[in-house]
Amino acid sequence: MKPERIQLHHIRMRLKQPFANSLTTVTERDLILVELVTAKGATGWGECVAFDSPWYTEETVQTAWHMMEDFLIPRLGGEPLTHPDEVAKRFVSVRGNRMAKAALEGAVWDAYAKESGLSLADALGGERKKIAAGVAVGAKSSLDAMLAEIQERVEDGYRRVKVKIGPGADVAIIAAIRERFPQLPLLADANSAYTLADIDRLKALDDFDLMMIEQPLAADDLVDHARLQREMTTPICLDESILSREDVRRALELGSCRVVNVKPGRVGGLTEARQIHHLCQQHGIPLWVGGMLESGIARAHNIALASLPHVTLPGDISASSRYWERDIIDPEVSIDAGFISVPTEPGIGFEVDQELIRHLCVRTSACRI
Ligand SMILES: O=C(O)CCC(=O)c1ccccc1C(=O)O
Ligand SMILES: [Mg+2]
Repeated sequence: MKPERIQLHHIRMRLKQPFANSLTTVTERDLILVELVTAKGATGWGECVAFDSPWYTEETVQTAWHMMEDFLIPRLGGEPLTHPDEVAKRFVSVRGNRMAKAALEGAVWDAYAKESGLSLADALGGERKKIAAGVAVGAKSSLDAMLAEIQERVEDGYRRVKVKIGPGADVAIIAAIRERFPQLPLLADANSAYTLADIDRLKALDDFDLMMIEQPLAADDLVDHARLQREMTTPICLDESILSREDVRRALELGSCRVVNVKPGRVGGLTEARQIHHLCQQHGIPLWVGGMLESGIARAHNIALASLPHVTLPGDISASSRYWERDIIDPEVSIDAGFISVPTEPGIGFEVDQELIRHLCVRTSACRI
Protein backbone atom coordinates (compact mmCIF):
# COMPACT_ATOMS: atom_id res chain seq x y z
CA MET A 1 0.00 0.00 0.00
CA LYS A 2 1.49 3.29 -1.10
CA PRO A 3 0.15 6.55 0.36
CA GLU A 4 0.34 9.11 -2.44
CA ARG A 5 -1.53 12.14 -1.20
CA ILE A 6 -2.67 13.22 2.25
CA GLN A 7 -5.06 16.07 2.89
CA LEU A 8 -5.71 17.44 6.37
CA HIS A 9 -9.04 19.11 7.16
CA HIS A 10 -9.38 21.08 10.38
CA ILE A 11 -13.11 21.13 11.10
CA ARG A 12 -15.18 22.63 13.90
CA MET A 13 -18.41 20.96 15.04
CA ARG A 14 -20.79 22.28 17.68
CA LEU A 15 -21.89 19.72 20.26
CA LYS A 16 -25.66 19.52 20.73
CA GLN A 17 -25.01 20.27 24.40
CA PRO A 18 -21.77 21.27 26.17
CA PHE A 19 -19.82 18.39 27.76
CA ALA A 20 -18.30 19.26 31.15
CA ASN A 21 -15.88 17.46 33.44
CA SER A 22 -13.65 18.40 36.36
CA LEU A 23 -11.21 20.27 34.08
CA THR A 24 -13.10 21.89 31.24
CA THR A 25 -16.31 22.30 29.28
CA VAL A 26 -16.27 21.36 25.60
CA THR A 27 -18.80 23.29 23.50
CA GLU A 28 -17.19 23.42 20.06
CA ARG A 29 -15.23 20.36 18.98
CA ASP A 30 -12.24 21.07 16.74
CA LEU A 31 -10.92 17.97 14.96
CA ILE A 32 -8.43 17.19 12.21
CA LEU A 33 -9.58 14.75 9.55
CA VAL A 34 -6.97 12.87 7.52
CA GLU A 35 -7.87 11.96 3.94
CA LEU A 36 -5.24 9.61 2.52
CA VAL A 37 -5.26 8.50 -1.12
CA THR A 38 -3.17 5.50 -2.16
CA ALA A 39 -1.39 4.84 -5.45
CA LYS A 40 -4.18 2.36 -6.27
CA GLY A 41 -6.79 5.08 -5.70
CA ALA A 42 -8.22 3.89 -2.35
CA THR A 43 -9.16 6.63 0.14
CA GLY A 44 -8.57 6.07 3.86
CA TRP A 45 -9.96 8.34 6.58
CA GLY A 46 -8.45 9.09 9.98
CA GLU A 47 -9.35 11.56 12.72
CA CYS A 48 -7.14 13.34 15.22
CA VAL A 49 -8.96 13.50 18.56
CA ALA A 50 -6.73 16.12 20.22
CA PHE A 51 -8.70 19.02 21.69
CA ASP A 52 -8.15 22.71 20.99
CA SER A 53 -6.61 23.05 24.45
CA PRO A 54 -4.29 20.61 26.29
CA TRP A 55 -6.58 19.68 29.20
CA TYR A 56 -6.78 15.94 28.49
CA THR A 57 -3.25 15.34 27.18
CA GLU A 58 -0.46 17.71 26.14
CA GLU A 59 -1.51 17.58 22.50
CA THR A 60 -3.71 20.17 20.84
CA VAL A 61 -5.14 20.59 17.35
CA GLN A 62 -2.28 22.98 16.56
CA THR A 63 0.53 20.74 17.82
CA ALA A 64 -0.97 17.75 16.02
CA TRP A 65 -1.22 19.68 12.76
CA HIS A 66 2.43 20.71 13.08
CA MET A 67 3.56 17.16 13.94
CA MET A 68 1.66 15.62 11.07
CA GLU A 69 2.76 18.15 8.45
CA ASP A 70 6.38 18.56 9.47
CA PHE A 71 7.39 15.19 10.92
CA LEU A 72 4.89 12.37 10.45
CA ILE A 73 3.50 12.67 6.91
CA PRO A 74 7.01 12.80 5.39
CA ARG A 75 7.75 9.46 7.12
CA LEU A 76 4.93 7.77 5.19
CA GLY A 77 6.72 8.39 1.88
CA GLY A 78 9.36 6.16 0.28
CA GLU A 79 8.90 2.39 0.28
CA PRO A 80 5.28 1.19 0.14
CA LEU A 81 3.78 -0.14 3.37
CA THR A 82 2.91 -3.83 3.41
CA HIS A 83 0.80 -3.57 6.57
CA PRO A 84 -0.49 -0.77 8.88
CA ASP A 85 1.63 -2.28 11.68
CA GLU A 86 4.63 -0.69 9.95
CA VAL A 87 3.38 2.85 10.51
CA ALA A 88 4.39 2.83 14.20
CA LYS A 89 7.91 1.77 13.16
CA ARG A 90 8.15 4.69 10.73
CA PHE A 91 7.20 7.00 13.61
CA VAL A 92 9.65 5.71 16.29
CA SER A 93 11.97 8.67 15.96
CA VAL A 94 9.13 11.03 16.91
CA ARG A 95 8.42 10.89 20.64
CA GLY A 96 4.91 11.15 22.05
CA ASN A 97 2.32 12.98 19.96
CA ARG A 98 0.18 9.86 19.94
CA MET A 99 -3.04 11.47 18.75
CA ALA A 100 -1.28 12.90 15.69
CA LYS A 101 0.25 9.47 14.99
CA ALA A 102 -3.05 7.67 15.55
CA ALA A 103 -4.87 9.93 13.07
CA LEU A 104 -2.47 9.02 10.26
CA GLU A 105 -2.30 5.38 11.23
CA GLY A 106 -6.10 5.24 11.28
CA ALA A 107 -6.24 6.54 7.70
CA VAL A 108 -3.66 3.90 6.70
CA TRP A 109 -5.75 1.16 8.38
CA ASP A 110 -8.89 2.28 6.52
CA ALA A 111 -7.06 2.47 3.16
CA TYR A 112 -5.39 -0.90 3.79
CA ALA A 113 -8.71 -2.54 4.64
CA LYS A 114 -10.33 -1.02 1.51
CA GLU A 115 -7.47 -2.22 -0.73
CA SER A 116 -7.78 -5.68 0.84
CA GLY A 117 -11.59 -5.79 0.45
CA LEU A 118 -12.00 -6.21 4.22
CA SER A 119 -14.08 -4.34 6.73
CA LEU A 120 -11.89 -2.50 9.23
CA ALA A 121 -13.29 -4.80 11.94
CA ASP A 122 -12.21 -7.88 9.98
CA ALA A 123 -8.80 -6.37 9.25
CA LEU A 124 -8.31 -5.88 13.00
CA GLY A 125 -9.53 -9.38 13.92
CA GLY A 126 -12.97 -8.34 15.13
CA GLU A 127 -15.57 -11.02 15.76
CA ARG A 128 -18.67 -9.27 17.05
CA LYS A 129 -21.47 -8.29 14.67
CA LYS A 130 -22.81 -5.71 17.11
CA ILE A 131 -21.36 -3.95 20.12
CA ALA A 132 -23.01 -2.87 23.36
CA ALA A 133 -23.42 0.92 23.51
CA GLY A 134 -22.65 2.92 26.64
CA VAL A 135 -22.93 6.63 27.25
CA ALA A 136 -21.07 9.29 29.22
CA VAL A 137 -23.06 12.04 30.91
CA GLY A 138 -21.11 15.25 31.52
CA ALA A 139 -21.01 17.17 34.79
CA LYS A 140 -24.21 19.16 35.36
CA SER A 141 -25.05 22.33 37.24
CA SER A 142 -27.69 20.53 39.29
CA LEU A 143 -28.48 17.03 40.48
CA ASP A 144 -31.92 17.23 38.86
CA ALA A 145 -30.33 17.96 35.49
CA MET A 146 -28.02 14.98 35.96
CA LEU A 147 -30.88 12.63 36.90
CA ALA A 148 -32.97 13.90 33.99
CA GLU A 149 -30.20 13.23 31.48
CA ILE A 150 -29.54 9.77 32.88
CA GLN A 151 -33.26 8.99 32.59
CA GLU A 152 -33.21 10.11 28.96
CA ARG A 153 -30.14 7.94 28.18
CA VAL A 154 -31.68 4.90 29.85
CA GLU A 155 -34.79 5.44 27.71
CA ASP A 156 -32.53 5.69 24.64
CA GLY A 157 -31.43 2.14 25.48
CA TYR A 158 -27.83 2.62 26.62
CA ARG A 159 -26.47 -0.43 28.40
CA ARG A 160 -24.47 1.45 30.99
CA VAL A 161 -24.01 5.04 32.07
CA LYS A 162 -20.86 6.85 33.08
CA VAL A 163 -20.94 10.09 35.05
CA LYS A 164 -18.24 12.62 35.76
CA ILE A 165 -17.25 13.25 39.36
CA GLY A 166 -14.81 15.47 41.21
CA PRO A 167 -14.15 16.60 44.79
CA GLY A 168 -17.35 18.11 46.14
CA ALA A 169 -19.46 16.55 43.40
CA ASP A 170 -19.17 12.87 44.13
CA VAL A 171 -20.63 10.83 47.02
CA ALA A 172 -23.95 12.67 47.27
CA ILE A 173 -24.45 12.61 43.50
CA ILE A 174 -23.64 8.93 43.19
CA ALA A 175 -25.88 8.13 46.16
CA ALA A 176 -28.78 9.99 44.53
CA ILE A 177 -28.25 8.29 41.17
CA ARG A 178 -28.13 4.89 42.86
CA GLU A 179 -31.29 5.56 44.77
CA ARG A 180 -33.17 6.50 41.61
CA PHE A 181 -31.59 3.79 39.40
CA PRO A 182 -30.82 0.85 41.72
CA GLN A 183 -29.99 -1.64 38.93
CA LEU A 184 -28.25 0.64 36.42
CA PRO A 185 -24.75 -0.46 35.38
CA LEU A 186 -22.98 2.73 36.49
CA LEU A 187 -19.43 4.05 36.68
CA ALA A 188 -17.78 7.32 37.67
CA ASP A 189 -14.92 9.08 35.84
CA ALA A 190 -12.82 11.59 37.80
CA ASN A 191 -10.34 12.65 35.09
CA SER A 192 -7.55 12.75 37.73
CA ALA A 193 -9.39 15.12 40.06
CA TYR A 194 -8.24 13.42 43.31
CA THR A 195 -5.08 12.62 45.26
CA LEU A 196 -4.47 10.05 47.99
CA ALA A 197 -5.37 12.79 50.49
CA ASP A 198 -8.97 12.15 49.35
CA ILE A 199 -8.83 8.44 50.06
CA ASP A 200 -11.75 8.46 52.51
CA ARG A 201 -14.08 10.15 50.00
CA LEU A 202 -13.03 7.67 47.36
CA LYS A 203 -13.52 4.70 49.68
CA ALA A 204 -17.02 5.98 50.47
CA LEU A 205 -17.89 5.24 46.82
CA ASP A 206 -17.49 1.53 47.57
CA ASP A 207 -21.04 1.56 48.97
CA PHE A 208 -22.75 2.16 45.62
CA ASP A 209 -22.01 -0.93 43.56
CA LEU A 210 -20.19 0.99 40.83
CA MET A 211 -18.83 -1.10 37.94
CA MET A 212 -15.59 0.83 38.39
CA ILE A 213 -14.09 4.23 39.10
CA GLU A 214 -12.16 5.67 36.16
CA GLN A 215 -8.90 7.56 36.58
CA PRO A 216 -9.28 8.91 40.11
CA LEU A 217 -5.64 9.99 40.51
CA ALA A 218 -2.94 11.72 38.46
CA ALA A 219 -2.48 10.99 34.78
CA ASP A 220 1.21 10.20 35.27
CA ASP A 221 0.70 7.94 38.28
CA LEU A 222 0.60 4.15 38.67
CA VAL A 223 1.96 3.78 42.21
CA ASP A 224 -0.72 5.71 44.09
CA HIS A 225 -3.44 4.02 42.03
CA ALA A 226 -2.02 0.66 43.20
CA ARG A 227 -2.23 1.82 46.79
CA LEU A 228 -5.80 3.07 46.30
CA GLN A 229 -6.82 -0.16 44.55
CA ARG A 230 -5.56 -2.16 47.55
CA GLU A 231 -7.84 -0.12 49.80
CA MET A 232 -10.95 0.02 47.61
CA THR A 233 -13.26 -2.80 46.60
CA THR A 234 -14.54 -0.91 43.53
CA PRO A 235 -12.34 -1.77 40.55
CA ILE A 236 -10.16 1.07 39.30
CA CYS A 237 -10.10 1.63 35.54
CA LEU A 238 -7.23 3.60 34.03
CA ASP A 239 -7.71 6.04 31.15
CA GLU A 240 -5.17 8.91 31.08
CA SER A 241 -2.43 6.79 32.77
CA ILE A 242 -2.32 4.26 29.92
CA LEU A 243 -0.42 5.47 26.87
CA SER A 244 0.89 2.14 25.61
CA ARG A 245 0.86 -1.63 26.00
CA GLU A 246 3.90 -1.25 28.23
CA ASP A 247 1.91 1.01 30.56
CA VAL A 248 -0.75 -1.70 30.83
CA ARG A 249 1.93 -4.28 31.64
CA ARG A 250 3.31 -2.02 34.38
CA ALA A 251 -0.14 -1.23 35.77
CA LEU A 252 -1.02 -4.92 35.98
CA GLU A 253 2.29 -5.76 37.61
CA LEU A 254 1.78 -3.05 40.22
CA GLY A 255 -1.94 -3.72 40.70
CA SER A 256 -2.86 -0.15 39.68
CA CYS A 257 -6.13 -1.13 38.02
CA ARG A 258 -8.51 -4.03 37.40
CA VAL A 259 -10.07 -2.62 34.20
CA VAL A 260 -8.59 -0.84 31.17
CA ASN A 261 -10.10 1.89 28.99
CA VAL A 262 -8.45 1.92 25.57
CA LYS A 263 -8.67 4.84 23.15
CA PRO A 264 -6.76 4.57 19.87
CA GLY A 265 -5.85 8.27 19.95
CA ARG A 266 -4.41 8.14 23.47
CA VAL A 267 -2.20 5.11 22.76
CA GLY A 268 -0.91 6.12 19.30
CA GLY A 269 -3.24 4.14 17.07
CA LEU A 270 -5.24 1.01 16.39
CA THR A 271 -2.14 -1.19 16.21
CA GLU A 272 -1.13 -0.34 19.80
CA ALA A 273 -4.78 -0.52 20.89
CA ARG A 274 -4.97 -4.04 19.47
CA GLN A 275 -1.79 -4.99 21.36
CA ILE A 276 -3.43 -3.72 24.56
CA HIS A 277 -6.48 -5.82 23.73
CA HIS A 278 -4.32 -8.94 23.40
CA LEU A 279 -2.47 -8.24 26.66
CA CYS A 280 -5.72 -7.72 28.59
CA GLN A 281 -7.07 -10.91 27.03
CA GLN A 282 -4.00 -12.87 28.22
CA HIS A 283 -4.43 -11.52 31.74
CA GLY A 284 -8.23 -11.74 31.90
CA ILE A 285 -8.50 -7.99 32.49
CA PRO A 286 -11.82 -6.46 31.33
CA LEU A 287 -11.39 -3.89 28.55
CA TRP A 288 -13.62 -1.28 26.95
CA VAL A 289 -13.25 1.35 24.25
CA GLY A 290 -13.37 4.93 25.52
CA GLY A 291 -14.53 8.01 23.66
CA MET A 292 -13.20 11.47 22.83
CA LEU A 293 -16.37 13.23 21.64
CA GLU A 294 -15.42 12.07 18.17
CA SER A 295 -17.02 12.67 14.82
CA GLY A 296 -18.27 9.67 12.90
CA ILE A 297 -14.87 8.85 11.44
CA ALA A 298 -13.07 8.09 14.71
CA ARG A 299 -16.32 6.60 16.02
CA ALA A 300 -16.22 4.13 13.10
CA HIS A 301 -12.65 3.20 14.06
CA ASN A 302 -13.76 2.70 17.68
CA ILE A 303 -16.67 0.49 16.62
CA ALA A 304 -14.28 -1.72 14.63
CA LEU A 305 -11.93 -1.94 17.64
CA ALA A 306 -14.82 -2.76 19.97
CA SER A 307 -15.71 -5.76 17.77
CA LEU A 308 -12.59 -7.56 19.03
CA PRO A 309 -13.44 -10.56 21.22
CA HIS A 310 -11.97 -9.37 24.51
CA VAL A 311 -13.70 -5.98 24.56
CA THR A 312 -15.94 -7.34 27.29
CA LEU A 313 -17.69 -4.20 28.55
CA PRO A 314 -19.84 -1.52 26.90
CA GLY A 315 -17.73 1.57 26.24
CA ASP A 316 -18.23 5.27 25.56
CA ILE A 317 -19.42 4.57 22.04
CA SER A 318 -22.79 6.23 21.59
CA ALA A 319 -25.01 7.18 18.66
CA SER A 320 -24.05 10.13 16.43
CA SER A 321 -27.21 11.89 17.60
CA ARG A 322 -25.97 11.88 21.20
CA TYR A 323 -23.32 14.40 20.13
CA TRP A 324 -24.26 16.05 16.82
CA GLU A 325 -27.20 17.57 15.01
CA ARG A 326 -25.63 16.11 11.90
CA ASP A 327 -22.62 13.77 11.78
CA ILE A 328 -20.11 13.72 8.90
CA ILE A 329 -20.74 10.08 7.99
CA ASP A 330 -23.54 8.37 6.14
CA PRO A 331 -25.34 6.50 7.58
CA GLU A 332 -24.92 7.99 11.04
CA VAL A 333 -24.08 5.69 13.95
CA SER A 334 -27.36 4.61 15.53
CA ILE A 335 -28.30 2.36 18.40
CA ASP A 336 -30.88 -0.35 18.27
CA ALA A 337 -32.01 -1.87 21.59
CA GLY A 338 -28.71 -0.77 23.13
CA PHE A 339 -26.44 -2.13 20.40
CA ILE A 340 -24.52 -0.63 17.47
CA SER A 341 -24.03 -2.85 14.45
CA VAL A 342 -20.52 -3.33 13.13
CA PRO A 343 -20.35 -2.44 9.41
CA THR A 344 -19.36 -5.20 6.99
CA GLU A 345 -18.47 -3.03 3.96
CA PRO A 346 -14.75 -2.51 3.16
CA GLY A 347 -12.84 -0.13 5.43
CA ILE A 348 -14.67 1.97 8.02
CA GLY A 349 -17.94 1.05 6.33
CA PHE A 350 -19.44 4.55 6.29
CA GLU A 351 -19.44 7.17 3.52
CA VAL A 352 -17.83 10.47 4.46
CA ASP A 353 -19.94 13.56 3.77
CA GLN A 354 -17.38 15.68 1.91
CA GLU A 355 -19.79 18.55 1.38
CA LEU A 356 -20.46 18.84 5.10
CA ILE A 357 -16.72 18.71 5.77
CA ARG A 358 -16.20 21.64 3.40
CA HIS A 359 -18.90 23.49 5.24
CA LEU A 360 -17.32 22.82 8.68
CA CYS A 361 -13.77 23.43 7.49
CA VAL A 362 -11.56 25.92 9.33
CA ARG A 363 -8.38 25.17 7.39
CA THR A 364 -7.14 22.58 4.92
CA SER A 365 -3.79 21.53 3.51
CA ALA A 366 -2.72 19.01 0.90
CA CYS A 367 0.60 17.23 0.73
CA ARG A 368 1.86 14.96 -2.00
CA ILE A 369 4.21 12.43 -0.45
O1 LIG B 1 -18.68 10.02 24.96
C1 LIG B 1 -17.47 10.19 24.81
O2 LIG B 1 -16.98 10.41 23.68
C2 LIG B 1 -16.53 10.13 25.97
C3 LIG B 1 -16.78 11.08 27.06
C4 LIG B 1 -15.61 11.21 28.03
O3 LIG B 1 -15.75 10.77 29.14
C5 LIG B 1 -14.41 11.92 27.62
C6 LIG B 1 -14.55 12.87 26.61
C7 LIG B 1 -13.48 13.60 26.19
C8 LIG B 1 -12.24 13.38 26.75
C9 LIG B 1 -12.07 12.45 27.76
C10 LIG B 1 -13.15 11.69 28.19
C11 LIG B 1 -12.86 10.66 29.23
O4 LIG B 1 -13.17 9.48 29.09
O5 LIG B 1 -12.20 10.98 30.20
MG1 LIG C 1 -11.94 9.07 31.16
